[in-house]
Amino acid sequence: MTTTLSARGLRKRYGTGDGLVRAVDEVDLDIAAGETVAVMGPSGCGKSTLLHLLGGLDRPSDGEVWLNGRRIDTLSEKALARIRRSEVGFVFQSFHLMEELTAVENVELSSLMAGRSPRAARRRALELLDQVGLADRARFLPSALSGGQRQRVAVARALSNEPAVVLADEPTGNLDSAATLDVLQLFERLHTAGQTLVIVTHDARIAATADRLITMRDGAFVDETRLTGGTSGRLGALVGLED
Ligand SMILES: Nc1ncnc2c1ncn2[C@@H]1O[C@H](COP(=O)(O)OP(=O)(O)OP(=O)(O)O)[C@@H](O)[C@H]1O
Repeated sequence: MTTTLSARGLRKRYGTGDGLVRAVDEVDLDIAAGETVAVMGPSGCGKSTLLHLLGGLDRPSDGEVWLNGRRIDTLSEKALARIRRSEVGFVFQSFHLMEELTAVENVELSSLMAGRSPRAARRRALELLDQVGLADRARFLPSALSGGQRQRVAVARALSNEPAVVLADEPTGNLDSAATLDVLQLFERLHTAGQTLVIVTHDARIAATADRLITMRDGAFVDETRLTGGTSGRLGALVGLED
């Protein structure tokens, strides 16, 4: 088994004294290549903070983060930015698309920044938009797309540099249930294709796509459950776990 992403003794603290918040508290984690891990837990338990630490968007107060065998939390800002661009794909609840750029321009941007030629970046972006079912919306601005379509553009963008891991922070949090199903199917397809995924979610249907469910409380892992039996069987096992 190849390990893609690891954390050792990971902690993130904010404030001091009475105002001290242990947002992530002594977390150890190993995510295998091709594994999908869902992280659930009540609001404020540290899910987003954990995701930011794992993706090098933020640095821990203590502990280590390893991506593809390389320790990343101690890298320079410049080296970390390169890792974020080329080895990690982020999907956020609020999409974070550039509103003045079309769908295809949003998807190709990180490929261009990673040094691909404009022609290769465009070809790859169009392929990815096709894969997420948006070939006919490539030249639309985000404002002309539905929430579900915007999130599919964001997923295509996250995949543009063939990242070692995709980190998704409540990817369906802003979507109605039809759009949630679209994104759910997209994550299932990514999972089947062997993409390593970490998904923070409040939605048991999304968590049911995972191989493993981690439950957090007060910055720590309080439960880890391996899910088996296909998405519908997993969903049965998860009923009642939504918070
Ligand atoms: N920049 C910050 N400064 C101070 N405290 C912070 C900061 N960022 C997060 N926190 C605190 O850390 C804790 C964990 O926050 P985090 O956003 O990771 O929780 P979460 O589980 O993702 O919540 P939600 O489900 O509501 O998004 C919270 O108590 C939050 O108030």
